[in-house]
Formats: sequence, C-alpha cells, structure tokens
Amino acid sequence: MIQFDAVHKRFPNGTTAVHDLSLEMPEGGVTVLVGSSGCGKTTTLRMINRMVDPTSGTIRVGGRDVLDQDAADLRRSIGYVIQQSGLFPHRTVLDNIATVPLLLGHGRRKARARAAELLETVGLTAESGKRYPHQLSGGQQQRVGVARALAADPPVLLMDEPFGAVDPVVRTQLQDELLRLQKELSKTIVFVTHDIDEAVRLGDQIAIFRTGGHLVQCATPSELLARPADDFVADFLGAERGLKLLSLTPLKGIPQAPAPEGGTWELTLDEARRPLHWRTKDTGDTELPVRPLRDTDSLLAALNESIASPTGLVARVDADGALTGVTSRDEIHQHAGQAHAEARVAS
Ligand SMILES: Nc1ncnc2c1ncn2[C@@H]1O[C@H](COP(=O)(O)OP(=O)(O)OP(=O)(O)O)[C@@H](O)[C@H]1O
Repeated sequence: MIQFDAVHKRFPNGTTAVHDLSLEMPEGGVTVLVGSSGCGKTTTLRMINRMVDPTSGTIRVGGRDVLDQDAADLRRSIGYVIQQSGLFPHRTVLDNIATVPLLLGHGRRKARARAAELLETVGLTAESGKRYPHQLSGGQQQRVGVARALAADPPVLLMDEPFGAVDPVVRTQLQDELLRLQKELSKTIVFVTHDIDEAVRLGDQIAIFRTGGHLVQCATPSELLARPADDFVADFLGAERGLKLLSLTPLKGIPQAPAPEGGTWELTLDEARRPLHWRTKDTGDTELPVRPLRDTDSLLAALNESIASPTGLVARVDADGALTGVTSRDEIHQHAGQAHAEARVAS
C-alpha cells in the first residue's frame, strides 16, 4: 500500500533526517516506526501525506507517486493523529470530528451524523460530543483525535506518538481500543512511537531507525525479538527481550490437567465454577489471590502467575471465566523455551 524507494530527506539547514530508505508498509497492516529521538520517524511519516517532500527517491501510496498528487487532496484522504490530539479548541467535539467530511463537501447534517457514529466507535458517549476539547480528559481527547482521523474513512492512517501524553493505564486502554478497531477496519496504519513495548503490542511489522535516518531492521515483532540484526537493535529491545517474545505467544494449546483436590492448596470456586482464590487449611485457613488466565492470555502472563501462585499452578478458564484446568510452572517453562526455539527457526 505504501512504498518507500531509496528515499532521502535533507533539510535546507543540512540535516539529513532520512537516509536512503526503502520500505514497504503492507495494506491492512500496522507498521510501527521506532527509534530514539531525532532518528527521522516523524519526517518519514510526514513524507507519506506530503507535509514534507523527499529530497530524492519515490514514495507511492496505493501505487501512485505522492508527488504526482495534490498535497491538500492527499492530506484529506489520509487520516492523521498526533500527540495532544491537535483538536480545535473552540469547536465542539462533534464538530471537530466532522471537520474532514465537511471539507470534503459532505453536508453538515451528514457529517455530524457520521461524527456521532464515530464517537460511539471510539468508546465515547453521545453527550461528550457537545463538549469542548478542554472539558475532556487527555485519554478522551486522544479518542476524539482517532475518531476525527477516521471520519472520512481513509484507507491509510498516520499516527505520530498518539498515546505519548497519557498515563500508562489509559495508554494500555487506548492500545486495546486501537487493536479492537483495527480488527474491524483493517486500515493501513503507520504508527510512530518511542516505546518498544507499544511497538511489540501493536505492530504487524516494526521498523527500527538509528540516528541519521538509517533504517536498521524491519521485521515482525517475533522475528525482531528472536533475531535482532545487531547490537543496536538488541540494546533497543532491552534486556527483557526474551520475556517480550513470550508476551506474543498465547496460552492456547498448552496442556492442562485437572485442578488438585484434597492437597495442601485447593482452588475455591463460585457456583459458576469461576476460581475465587487458593486456599489452605494448613496455616489457619489462608486464602491467596488467583488470577485465572484464558487461552488468549500470553505465556508471559502465565509465567508471571505461576511465580505468584503458591502451588506454581496457573488456573485456566474458558470465555465465561469457568475453570477448565490448571497448568504447571514446569509445563510453562518448557513451552517458553520452545517458543524461543521456534521463533529463532522461523526468522
Ligand atoms: N524542518 C526541519 N528543518 C531542519 N531540521 C529538521 C526539520 N524537521 C526535523 N529536522 C531534523 O531532522 C531530524 C529527524 O527529525 P524527526 O522529527 O523526523 O525525528 P523523530 O525520530 O521523529 O524524533 P522525535 O522522536 O524526537 O520526534 C532531527 O535531527 C531534526 O532536528
């Protein structure tokens, strides 16, 4: 969908922001650009919608060279979300979202109806549409920013550190929302972040840049974590890169055994067979918390839970939260090793 071919960007002051970049961003996938400050991520993003023009090389969107297209038209046809949401302060939330449909000549009523629909899509109440941006929390403003970018239903969405200014809890919620939306909408998304965990969570592919605008490696998250191209990439991924790889592997398919009965520790269940806690009578009826996991939870979550669990056992539940069995710490360890070996072979 988006192709960079030998793209170079040198600003008039002599700074090379992007150096000989060749990269493909597949249709319907999320490409995350990561790297330390000043390595050319934002410039790369902005060349896609012609907010910046390349010095040399070609950028194609949907097969067409961006330089052959009118910059204003191109910008309207590509969604753009930035940090701090970039909303117009004196327009209501609904009017902010309706901005691009209005620019595209949709009537006011139609544009507002579409905006109201999008409010719901991004998880905001109809009432919040009547407010002004400063009357919303930072996280809510970011949701409005996403709704505004989606308003003209563009096939491509550019997101520049969209969740950089919110606290970690809200950030995780916004990431979840984006993943949910993306499942439905399958946009071609280019997402800039400093945060490697965010990149691993959201990316179908991750492009890592080094200062001077050099692309060092572009690969799927599991390829990158299993086989970093060099020390720079390995350092960027951090010492816990092995654990991050486990965060990508779901528990589904890892064997379960029946929950222990009559031993030192037992699981107490409610009437719907949902685990409540681990309980032992040995030390005066002690109860310890249990965090049951579903098949979609990761091996990393399982490893974490197996360490916290007094028995080393992880309680597994179905989609309704009812107990299906338990998995041991040893079993989880063994599969963790296997996941690493498989990722190394696959990449
Ligand atoms: N308009 C400009 N004129 C001159 N230099 C610029 C301009 N825009 C960016 N640069 C320089 O180009 C380099 C790349 O900047 P860019 O904003 O693309 O990096 P980045 O990776 O997005 O950084 P950050 O993560 O800090 O936002 C930097 O050295 C920056 O100072």
